[in-house]
Amino acid sequence: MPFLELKEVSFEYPNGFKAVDNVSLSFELGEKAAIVGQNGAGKTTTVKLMNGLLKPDQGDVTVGGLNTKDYTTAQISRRVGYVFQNPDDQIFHSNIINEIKFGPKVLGFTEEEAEKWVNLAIELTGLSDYLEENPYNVPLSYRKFITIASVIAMDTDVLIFDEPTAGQDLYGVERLTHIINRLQALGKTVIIITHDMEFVIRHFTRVIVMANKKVLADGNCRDIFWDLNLLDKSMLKQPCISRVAYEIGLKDAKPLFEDEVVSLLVEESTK
Ligand SMILES: Nc1ncnc2c1ncn2[C@@H]1O[C@H](COP(=O)(O)OP(=O)(O)OP(=O)(O)O)[C@@H](O)[C@H]1O
Repeated sequence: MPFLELKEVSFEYPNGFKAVDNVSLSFELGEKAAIVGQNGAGKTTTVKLMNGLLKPDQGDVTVGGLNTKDYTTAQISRRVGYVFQNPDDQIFHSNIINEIKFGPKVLGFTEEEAEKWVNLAIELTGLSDYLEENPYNVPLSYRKFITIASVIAMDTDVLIFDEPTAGQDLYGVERLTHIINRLQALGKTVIIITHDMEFVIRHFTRVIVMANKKVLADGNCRDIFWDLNLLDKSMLKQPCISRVAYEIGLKDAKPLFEDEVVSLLVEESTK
């Protein structure tokens, strides 16, 4: 049985708008996946269903064997942590350290456990020099790391990051990559929602494509970014280098990176 499972899940907002229609997905512990798709495809609604912030109207969501319908959002969020797209929707303390310590405190961690996870969260997010600052005195890109740290400190089995690379410079993106890989190495499941296809291609193998409230594809990055029909339907772009490869007839190897195209060209020239 997968650790996190959505089985034929549908959800309608109170105004009657259906945002998720018959979605089935499953995730094992220790895997990472990226959810991509156009604005309004239903990505954020889907992940809010995963951590119990929303409950399905149809179908079931189970986390570690618990059906989210039978538990409170607080109970489910002990297992699935969600980092909001906009950090300002999440932060409510007047200094950074209290924001990070809040989760373990509410969850009733022992002092030792709390210290372990808070310290790891600070180390991974690089916030040690700013702990006494008011979160609103640091730039938005740092505030995103504050919200990531708050969720890391809760030691959940699953961590979901909504648009984590938005507003980050190269250094921030590298830090984020390190965080995701470290969390995965700790046996956690990491799911991101992103519009940053370069980031997906470089760091994820499993990609889930959503469009118009549904999952259109769930598979290998290389296959997905070479399925032109799927990309068209979901209004996603093929990476620039793949488009060049396509135009010059190097599509069979499905290249996604510059060095792959260079190798293919060298191979061609020596034939
Ligand atoms: N509280 C709400 N009430 C009514 N409709 C909503 C609500 N929240 C979201 N929606 C609608 O549900 C649809 C799916 O929204 P959702 O945020 O899940 O999409 P998304 O794929 O995450 O988009 P984005 O990439 O823009 O964040 C959108 O059309 C949105 O306007």
